[in-house]
Amino acid sequence: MNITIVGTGYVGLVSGACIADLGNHVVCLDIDQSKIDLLNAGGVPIYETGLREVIERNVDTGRLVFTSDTQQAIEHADLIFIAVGTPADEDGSADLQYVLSAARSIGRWMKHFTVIVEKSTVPVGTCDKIAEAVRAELAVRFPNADQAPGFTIASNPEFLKEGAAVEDFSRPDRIVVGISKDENGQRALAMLRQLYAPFNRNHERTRVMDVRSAEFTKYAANAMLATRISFMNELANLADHVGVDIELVRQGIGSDPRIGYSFLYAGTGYGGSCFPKDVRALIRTAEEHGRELKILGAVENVNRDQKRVLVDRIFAHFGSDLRGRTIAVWGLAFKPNTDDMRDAPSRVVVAALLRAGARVVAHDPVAAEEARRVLALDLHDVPAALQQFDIVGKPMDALRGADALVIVTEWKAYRSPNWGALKREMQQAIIFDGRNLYDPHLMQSEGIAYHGIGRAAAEGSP
Ligand SMILES: NC(=O)c1ccc[n+]([C@@H]2O[C@H](COP(=O)([O-])OP(=O)(O)OC[C@H]3O[C@@H](n4cnc5c(N)ncnc54)[C@H](O)[C@@H]3O)[C@@H](O)[C@H]2O)c1
Ligand SMILES: O=c1ccn([C@@H]2O[C@H](COP(=O)(O)OP(=O)(O)O[C@H]3O[C@H](CO)[C@@H](O)[C@H](O)[C@H]3O)[C@@H](O)[C@H]2O)c(=O)[nH]1
Repeated sequence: MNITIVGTGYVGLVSGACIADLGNHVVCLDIDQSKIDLLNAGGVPIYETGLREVIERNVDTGRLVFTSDTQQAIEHADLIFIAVGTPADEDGSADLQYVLSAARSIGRWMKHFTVIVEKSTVPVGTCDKIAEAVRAELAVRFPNADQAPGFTIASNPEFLKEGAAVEDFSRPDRIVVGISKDENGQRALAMLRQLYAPFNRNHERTRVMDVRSAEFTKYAANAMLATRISFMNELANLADHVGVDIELVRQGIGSDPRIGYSFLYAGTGYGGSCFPKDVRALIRTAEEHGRELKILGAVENVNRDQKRVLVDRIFAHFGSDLRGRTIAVWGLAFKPNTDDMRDAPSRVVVAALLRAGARVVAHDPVAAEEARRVLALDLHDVPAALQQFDIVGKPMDALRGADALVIVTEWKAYRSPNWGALKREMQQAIIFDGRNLYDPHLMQSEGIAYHGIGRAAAEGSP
């Protein structure tokens, strides 16, 4: 099939590469010329496990090309996926400017019947707005509407996780397709079924529904996962006061198949490009309809406070004036196996430590460059603080002379450090563990003061 993906970011690039890998001819379109140049020079703009290999083998066969030529990209395709960003607007609603601009481009250049597949996460009703935008452009080109090429819009939200994006896209647990019941809709459904057939060999994973329900399903999924995390974080904070180890509680409830083990890890709060903005956008959708989503309001508030929990503990230990202190930070990306710093909890933690006068020496396996960029923006009002911020190439190098180690992202490289070396490097062996990476009993036997999230009952003091 001839396919164009509009937007070559985390979703667009992964989708494009994986769809080409199924044997289709894919054009990845982006308005960011530097991104396209980098891809055409053999580079990969994001860090994502296994992505480079998929891109390389499909570029080599000529099935995957990258361009900023909108006309060429739109004319190429029978199926056009929209995978541009939908960041939060000032009021929390999803900013649809990129989606609607992509829609207008499609209307401006499409030549024959086209299926427009909306993959970006968008509020209920957006596919109708896309249709209006396409129709408006077609009306300019074809004053006689009968001569305009036909089109239909399918909602096909994406559920991949960063860090496991290639795997998630290639082995989806469900493929949600929202489609209209009319003839064009059914034609589009047949094309999407053909496209995704390789993913359905073992059993049918496609859930077909109406467009609005599909749009909503994406928000419901992210809101549910975010709720589980905030729920556990709230319980973890209580656990510290009542002598309970939240990790034992997680295992105790997770064994109930109605609950399950996933997404119950207490920590420094959820971040990334999706949960924060999608929870906010759903709250906003409700407000626009005169409704209040009380649970999600609480989910968001708990998460905002949770990002401060490590900082509050550090202040409780050292006082809120950290001048003269050196704090090591392991992990800056919002989660392991990605270089994405969007809404990363580390931004709150590092900025607060620097504002309190600390010297911060951080390590991250892949996000260092991006972290430097975003923290410079976050701390634009106190540029002097940035002079106290270093990012080093090895985890152990961050510990030299440190008064404390703070763990914000649970990269594998931090799982089992050499404890002897850690104690030798640090001024004081104190760990504030925002991801509950270590066994508090082991920390006790190693003589390391340890503060996890909701693990006070297991912590003791060395
Ligand atoms: N990142 C994820 O893990 C993930 C997972 C599932 C769904 N989503 C959703 O998918 C969408 C895309 O997210 P992302 O993280 O890939 O975004 P991103 O910011 O990484 O990439 C978006 C790309 O679209 C390009 N773009 C913007 N307007 C364009 C236009 N008119 N024509 C061509 N290109 C254009 C931008 O230059 C950018 O490269 C969002 O709605 C997001 O909520 C993201
Ligand atoms: O038990 C947990 C699980 C996750 N997190 C945090 O939650 C955030 C999001 O993690 P994750 O969901 O793994 O990453 P994303 O790449 O943001 O993926 C989410 O957002 C995507 C974009 O919408 C969806 O496609 C995915 O299905 C959904 O998992 C991260 O900060 C994690 O540290 C926790 O704190 N505790």
